[in-house]
Amino acid sequence: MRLGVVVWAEGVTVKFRIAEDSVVERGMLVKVVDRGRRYVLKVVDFKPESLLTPAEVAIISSKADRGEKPQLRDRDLRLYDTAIATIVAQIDEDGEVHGPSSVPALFSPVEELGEEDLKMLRLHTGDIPIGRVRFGHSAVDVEVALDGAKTIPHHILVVGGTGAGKSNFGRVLAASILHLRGRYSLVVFDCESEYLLGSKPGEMGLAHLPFSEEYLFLVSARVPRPGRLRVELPELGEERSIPAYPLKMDVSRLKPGDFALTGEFSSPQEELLWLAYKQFGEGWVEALLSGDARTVYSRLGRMAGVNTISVTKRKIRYLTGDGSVFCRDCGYDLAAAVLSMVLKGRVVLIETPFATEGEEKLLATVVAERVFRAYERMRKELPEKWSQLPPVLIMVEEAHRYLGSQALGGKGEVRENVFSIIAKRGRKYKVGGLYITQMPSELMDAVVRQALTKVILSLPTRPDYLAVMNHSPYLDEAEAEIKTLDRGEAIVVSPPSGFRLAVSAKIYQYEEYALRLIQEEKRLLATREVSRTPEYADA
Ligand SMILES: Nc1ncnc2c1ncn2[C@@H]1O[C@H](COP(=O)(O)OP(=O)(O)OP(=O)(O)O)[C@@H](O)[C@H]1O
Repeated sequence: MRLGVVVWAEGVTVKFRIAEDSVVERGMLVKVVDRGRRYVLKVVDFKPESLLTPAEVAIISSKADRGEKPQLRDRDLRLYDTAIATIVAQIDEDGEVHGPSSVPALFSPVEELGEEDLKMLRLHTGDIPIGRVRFGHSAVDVEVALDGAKTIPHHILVVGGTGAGKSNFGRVLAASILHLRGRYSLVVFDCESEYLLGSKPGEMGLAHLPFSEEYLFLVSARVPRPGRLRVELPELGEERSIPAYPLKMDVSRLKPGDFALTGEFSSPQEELLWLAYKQFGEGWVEALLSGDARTVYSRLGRMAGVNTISVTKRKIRYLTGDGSVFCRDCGYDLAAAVLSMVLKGRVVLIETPFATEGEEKLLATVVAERVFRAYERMRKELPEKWSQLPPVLIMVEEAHRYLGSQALGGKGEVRENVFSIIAKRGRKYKVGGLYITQMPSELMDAVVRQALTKVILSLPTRPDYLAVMNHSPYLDEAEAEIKTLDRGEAIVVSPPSGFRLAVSAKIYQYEEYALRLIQEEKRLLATREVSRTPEYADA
């Protein structure tokens, strides 16, 4: 369908006159065919063109204000709407897609982009579906899918204000990864307990997906010992049995590095941790916590200051909490259990609804550290084996708490933590971060830059979306669109997935997506059953 005609083209910007009765929306992709080339344009803004005099505007608007129908001679010559669009791709006659190297001629017709044209942009060819292409506020029937192998090591940043759809996105991504049955691993820290079964009755979670019995691994206080958790799913009239491990980690399994990589400790405090470890061995945390600072001071042979000891004790107590997660003599090591599952390509869900902020921080650090170190060591020592490992994505919610300049030591000494290390070096080892935040302006610039895939959900605050726009390709003209995003709508930038434009997407609504996957899996199982019946098996 014809939408208009090009009236100006300069650089990568094209202005076109919108045809009478056509509906053109911001974010919409359109095409211009000229001399055998197809130009794909993304509409970024609108501008009325008017040759009316100020006096005419005053007279006509006054009449319109009184409810009279304005009469305007030669209207279509003197007043019309134009759309401003950016050329996002050029498709040559042989079907090759590349960045624009020319502009369409003036007065070329602008047309709707068909599904076939849209497919040539290869937004659907990745293996991790997240939603559909969106024109304005309506989704079209072309999927947006990330390329996991290339995207995961280059980190993913998800930004959005309250209620924009961050958790929904997280669940959709987790479901897509689960559905790939072992191709990638994902570690999710779920402090709201909303991933397993949804956050309220009627919602769905990862447990609803049939493959969860094999590919999901739950770490939760819901189970007292390693085994399986039976969950009832009234929405489906089914039940599942999910592999599970208790939310428990024996403090004797913790090393000084686990604490140091929380970024909470100064250099003298970190030295004290190592000193205590050397002196007391496995019981070092206990030894530091029990007894007052003066007693520890003499037990350590006066090798650390009393003040340093008291502050360090306070920080360790804050991180280890009351013992319900970091227990004494319980023998559990959830970090080792998580690592063994990550190496097998599982989605690991760690539920921490009752953990304190300190416990959450230490837990996330210990798990991320074990995974990162294992991948790093394997690449250095057993590169063959490393190349077989699934790329792993570690989700960090409230990422500004770990990767904000404040968290990393403010303006003074930069105190690295495990997540800043993964942000800088994870790519080499196939360890990526999935950073989710409402406040990207608080993140270190390097983190925003290094996350090559960005999912921008509705984000009302200007400093926040400018922080993302300033460090991403294809977003120069996106401000107007970001301001109009509704819940669940996103702009996706992912050069590792081969996207050459900022893609306007509607993220799948989790329950709808889960039902689709459940149906697909049922069909798959049915086909397998059929092929197992004797007459087919013999064939
Ligand atoms: N893609 C989507 N399609 C339809 N509805 C959605 C979509 N994403 C989110 N929603 C709905 O919007 C509401 C808020 O979503 P969600 O909890 O994911 O937002 P959030 O950004 O994580 O919020 P908060 O910042 O409060 O944690 C939910 O009711 C959810 O069902």
